[in-house]
Amino acid sequence: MKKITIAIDGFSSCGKSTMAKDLAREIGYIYIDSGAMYRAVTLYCLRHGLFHGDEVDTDHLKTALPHLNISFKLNPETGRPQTYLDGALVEDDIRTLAVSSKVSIVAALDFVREAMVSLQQQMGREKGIVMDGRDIGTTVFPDAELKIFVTASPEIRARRRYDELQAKGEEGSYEEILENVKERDRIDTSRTVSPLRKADDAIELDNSHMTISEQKEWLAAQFRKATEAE
Ligand SMILES: Nc1ncnc2c1ncn2[C@@H]1O[C@H](COP(=O)(O)OP(=O)(O)O)[C@@H](O)[C@H]1O
Ligand SMILES: Nc1ccn([C@@H]2O[C@H](COP(=O)(O)OP(=O)(O)O)[C@@H](O)[C@H]2O)c(=O)n1
Repeated sequence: MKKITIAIDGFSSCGKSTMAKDLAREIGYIYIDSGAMYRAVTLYCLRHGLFHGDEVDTDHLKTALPHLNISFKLNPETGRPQTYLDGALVEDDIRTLAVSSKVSIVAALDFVREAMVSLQQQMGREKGIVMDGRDIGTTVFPDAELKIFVTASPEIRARRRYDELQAKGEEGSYEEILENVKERDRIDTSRTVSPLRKADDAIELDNSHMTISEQKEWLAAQFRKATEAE
């Protein structure tokens, strides 16, 4: 069967990567978490003291960015992809609230977006890819055959992320996480370069009241429809 490109965009913490990963594994496609790439750049900035409040030392970052090596490798035990920064596993380090609270600032920088989008397009040039993020259907793969835009209420999203961080033993109150979810949505939708928005041809899914397995079924059905149409 001819392989297609699948773009899954939407607001923070609504379940995009959960559904994207499951689908990719089931249909044998590559899964790329584009948010992990912006998170890895943010981790680099934090580790190298490039933040002054909410300002980033862009001169330093511009020089460093071409030399940063962001890659994904499958965890042999779980079969799930994990993020590496300059050869070191950073999957847990990029998911902390410290990174979440700065990532949207870094992701709004035009030169950072340019570099990440170019890497993402290279990763998807053979098709057979599921990528999730904010601008995949609008900027990275505007010709994707299947585009999904996911939403859920901020309170529900914050609850999901809170439960996830608690299970990992991470810091962070529900209120802090809700604040972060809302603030990232605000920055992501209002930035100048590739703001978060639904592509005109994307199918919208509000999964506020859906279980993980219901949304998985829903996405599998959308995939069947899209490939039948090919
Ligand atoms: N429909 C759902 N119901 C409840 N929890 C969900 C649902 N979808 C995803 N989750 C959980 O919510 C959290 C955020 O999901 P994730 O896929 O990381 O979101 P995103 O990629 O949109 O940021 C995860 O802990 C995930 O297990
Ligand atoms: N394609 C993308 C993906 C993420 N991002 C940025 O990276 C941040 C983290 O993305 P993410 O997908 O890991 O966010 P979560 O919703 O998983 O918390 C987002 O809040 C955006 O600021 C982006 O700008 N463009």
